[in-house]
Amino acid sequence: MSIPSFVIGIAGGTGAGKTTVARLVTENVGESVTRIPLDNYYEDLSHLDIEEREEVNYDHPSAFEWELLREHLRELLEGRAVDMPQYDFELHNRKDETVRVEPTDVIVLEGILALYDEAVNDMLDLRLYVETDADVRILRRIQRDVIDRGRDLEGVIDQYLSTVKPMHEQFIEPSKKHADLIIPEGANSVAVELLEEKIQAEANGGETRTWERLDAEGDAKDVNDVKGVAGPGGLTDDEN
Ligand SMILES: Nc1ncnc2c1ncn2[C@@H]1O[C@H](COP(=O)(O)OP(=O)(O)O)[C@@H](O)[C@H]1O
Ligand SMILES: O=c1ccn([C@@H]2O[C@H](COP(=O)(O)O)[C@@H](O)[C@H]2O)c(=O)[nH]1
Repeated sequence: MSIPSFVIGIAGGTGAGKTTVARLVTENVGESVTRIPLDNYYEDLSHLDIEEREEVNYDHPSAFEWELLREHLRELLEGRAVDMPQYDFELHNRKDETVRVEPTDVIVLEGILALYDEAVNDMLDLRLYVETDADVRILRRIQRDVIDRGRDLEGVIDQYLSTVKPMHEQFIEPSKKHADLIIPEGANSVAVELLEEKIQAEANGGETRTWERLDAEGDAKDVNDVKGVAGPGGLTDDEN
């Protein structure tokens, strides 16, 4: 068991390539990385029947149980294991079982609103936003939802126009302003290689450097010492 030293958030629209990036940057790191899909923190909707659950807006921040996510991140950061909920996309609900997650050197939180919540953002050492054109994303989503998530084409299109697209514009896209780095086109090989190197270094004990995150005025915010990566304008290295 270890105290996590580097927490990464990967946000972006549906189909942008978040899961792919999270998988690629961590697949060679072995057991020192824990991946936390934000989808596992959708609210428990067991009190609704399936028809009612089909009508829920799953792209609005209120669909997520933020307090549980914050608590789990805090627990992991303090070196304690958590029981992470699991999600069933076909039933639109939490599964009965949970998965025991042990704290590891590196934690990767990945999901449409991974950069939305202020308290969560404060726990992230590196914030990434995966940016892919909307037409590419909807094509990927149609393919995935029909093949893997048991949906029909008409349902996917209706949901996209009624909630997915407007919520993307209202909440997900604006969360990009919290990102340290923006990754174009999902599994962008240059970005993936750079991130993989960084994560491997962190997982292997990494060189400790102290970074300060700047606030909007350019003043250093009061943050804990973290092991960091330089992003555009967002971080300063006070060793320099
Ligand atoms: N750069 C890329 N080029 C081609 N296909 C990609 C790329 N990045 C992701 N994909 C594919 O797009 C689909 C959606 O990617 P995924 O990572 O699941 O997106 P998200 O987690 O953001 O919803 C997957 O089938 C994945 O293989
Ligand atoms: O029950 C559910 C829960 C979520 N969704 C959709 O999933 C995506 C988020 O997952 P990505 O892997 O990032 O695409 C979100 O846009 C929700 O609309 C769902 O359809 N049903």
